[in-house]
Amino acid sequence: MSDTTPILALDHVSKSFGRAEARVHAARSISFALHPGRTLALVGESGSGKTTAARLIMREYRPDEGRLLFRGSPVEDGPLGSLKAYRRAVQMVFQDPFSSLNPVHTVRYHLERPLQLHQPALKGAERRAAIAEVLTRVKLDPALILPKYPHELSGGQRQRISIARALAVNPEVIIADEPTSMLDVSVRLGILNLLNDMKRQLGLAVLYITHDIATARYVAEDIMVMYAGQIVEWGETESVLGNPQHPYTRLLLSAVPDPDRRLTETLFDGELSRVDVIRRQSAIDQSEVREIAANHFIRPMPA
Ligand SMILES: Nc1ncnc2c1ncn2[C@@H]1O[C@H](COP(=O)(O)OP(=O)(O)OP(=O)(O)O)[C@@H](O)[C@H]1O
Repeated sequence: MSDTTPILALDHVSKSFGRAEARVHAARSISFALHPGRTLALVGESGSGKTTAARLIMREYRPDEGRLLFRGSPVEDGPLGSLKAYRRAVQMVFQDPFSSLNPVHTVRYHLERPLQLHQPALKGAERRAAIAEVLTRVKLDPALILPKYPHELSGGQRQRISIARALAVNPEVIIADEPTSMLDVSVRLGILNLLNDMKRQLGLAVLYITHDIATARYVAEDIMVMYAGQIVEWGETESVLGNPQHPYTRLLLSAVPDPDRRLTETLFDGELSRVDVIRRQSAIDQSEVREIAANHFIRPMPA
């Protein structure tokens, strides 16, 4: 793991939904930290609590227990201005680029809006220059793309716009929740490469949420495995995947037919379609998973 100061950290955060017997513990005392210039992959099967973790970070949910720390200080405790700074610094890229863009607005509107909100001092010409720069970063031609509506774009272009929108306000942290799972296999690698470039060029801290160990390995220096609301294993990606300690991690890896195959091969022959991922997960014997989780210790997280 990195020894730089974390930008953002969850400190023993818990969140549950429902009451009594219907209570679901979506996050149980989870702790992790995001560092500049590094991607942390959060991997787990459907329902393990990954999106809940993202929503806690985006402050859509308040933790029942635990703290969200931004540059070492609790987010809730700061003055209003620091909350505004947090909202600018932490941006999200969603799974479905179509529903995250408003169909009645052009690309220009989608990129101008966050700048008007977060950088109101920018004059018209400066704003236009900032938008052109961010579109160039995501490898789209500003003149061609700005007047278009979401339905006039391909899935890959829409996801590039979502990334450009997140980048427009100069964020420090990107939360990417399954950003390629709804895209055609032929454009997934381009989006993953873009995330990698942004991380390196802009020193972003990235939380990459996925079902899929192969893409996690491609983008993330560090990995955490989540099961039933708990983080059961974490560490540097190569060491965790090369020598998984927790039985649940081993089970997840065993559900990938050949984890050593090159990512580009699996992406381009369509092996990583969402349907396949779900089929592989359902091939894991859930009663075995539950027994393993009940009978094995949960690895402690770093302080
Ligand atoms: N708003 C909510 N109200 C009630 N239960 C919820 C809510 N959000 C999540 N849950 C429950 O919490 C658990 C974790 O859900 P979460 O969406 O975080 O999982 P996930 O790992 O992101 O799954 P997926 O990959 O399918 O999106 C699930 O059992 C889910 O049903």
